[in-house]
Amino acid sequence: MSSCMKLPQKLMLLGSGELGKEFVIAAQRLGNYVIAVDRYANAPAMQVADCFEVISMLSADDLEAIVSKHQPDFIIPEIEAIRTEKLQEFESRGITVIPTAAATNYTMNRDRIRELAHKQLGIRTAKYGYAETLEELIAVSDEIKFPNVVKPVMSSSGKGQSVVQNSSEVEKAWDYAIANSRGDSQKVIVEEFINFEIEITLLTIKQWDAPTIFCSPIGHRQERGDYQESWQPAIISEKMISDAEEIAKQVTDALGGAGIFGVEFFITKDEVIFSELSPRPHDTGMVTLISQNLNEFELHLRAILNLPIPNIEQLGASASAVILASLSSDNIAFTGVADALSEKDVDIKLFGKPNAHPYRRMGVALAKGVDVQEAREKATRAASKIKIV
Ligand SMILES: Nc1ncnc2c1ncn2[C@@H]1O[C@H](COP(=O)(O)OP(=O)(O)OP(=O)(O)O)[C@@H](O)[C@H]1O
Ligand SMILES: NCC(=O)N[C@@H]1O[C@H](COP(=O)([O-])[O-])[C@@H](O)[C@H]1O
Ligand SMILES: [Mg+2]
Repeated sequence: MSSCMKLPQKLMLLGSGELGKEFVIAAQRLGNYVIAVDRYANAPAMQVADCFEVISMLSADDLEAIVSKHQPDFIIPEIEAIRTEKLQEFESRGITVIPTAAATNYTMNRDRIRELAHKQLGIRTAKYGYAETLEELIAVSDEIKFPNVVKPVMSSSGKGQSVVQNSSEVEKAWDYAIANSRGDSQKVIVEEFINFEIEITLLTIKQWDAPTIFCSPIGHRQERGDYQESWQPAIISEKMISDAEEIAKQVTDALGGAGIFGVEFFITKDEVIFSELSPRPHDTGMVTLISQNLNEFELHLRAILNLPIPNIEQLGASASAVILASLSSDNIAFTGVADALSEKDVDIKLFGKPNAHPYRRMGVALAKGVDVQEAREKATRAASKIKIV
């Protein structure tokens, strides 16, 4: 990748949610041209992009049509559920796919990245197995033992995921996983339940012509497999940080290319266990909108465009807390924003999603505090003041 690339570049973003929206804002600030793509109109990133397309990103024909029309310099996936084989074809035609087409293929399904990390690279993960029928799930659950976690191999934000306590719950977990699987896969992964002390995201920036660099680890808390709050810095030992960095470097080197990765780990009393990674900004990394001199979206952009990242400065104890919908509606208004913003060092981002359904993430509250505890309390308090009406 040339270090004297001209700007603007033409960027096609596949997936236009809240993470894409912040990425578009970062890209626009350096004057780039962005085509935002998603399965529905008026998605968050479309609202700030130069133009948009509504297609099925799992359709090779739909992808071909928009790529031929716009001729982007870069294709930047924002979600997993994309026809990644087609991305490989675009890459062979000279379009840069971020981080690489092969990486998007590895990370689209949980089984591929797990095989890469565990079998190929020998990295410690939770014990796991796969099933493609209920009968197989019953058998593999007995091997993994209980409690375990069942997830569709293609899903994100905890969709279709359940913690299974005993054999009587296996069938329910199968039905739930299959009903909530994205794309065309009918396969689930069963993982040993890890009783971790904390889980972290290590934002890892892989650059074209410069060494891989890391952000300070982000701690997070999840419910129903979906993130509720995150904070930075996560308090873990220097040894654990360097172990996690080493693993993140190993996996991202195997995937190649450039961009930011959100590498997820479970931290137990004495172990760092690799869970999964996003080859793109991470939802828990939204805390960097307040906690760093360069947020994860700006870092992704700089890495993609081969722009220098001279320093990443952590600005002190910070936190994020999600604002979730509680009802279904396509006529959305928020109350409590003024109240939430009345506290010092608090910020609110509302994503502008055109409709709501229970647990859909509609916004995020951000806060700084004297310590992580205070930052978390402030972010959670601010988020709780916002009501969707
Ligand atoms: N094996 C496990 N043991 C204990 N907890 C787990 C396990 N697997 C998942 N979880 C919990 O569920 C959360 C979501 O799991 P995971 O990251 O695999 O799903 P996801 O759908 O990819 O989420 P996202 O897309 O938001 O990263 C984890 O962050 C963790 O809190
Ligand atoms: N954990 C992955 C993640 O947070 N992805 C973010 O959520 C959006 C989908 O939201 P939606 O389901 O509300 O449309 C995605 O487009 C991305 O921004
Ligand atoms: Mg995850």
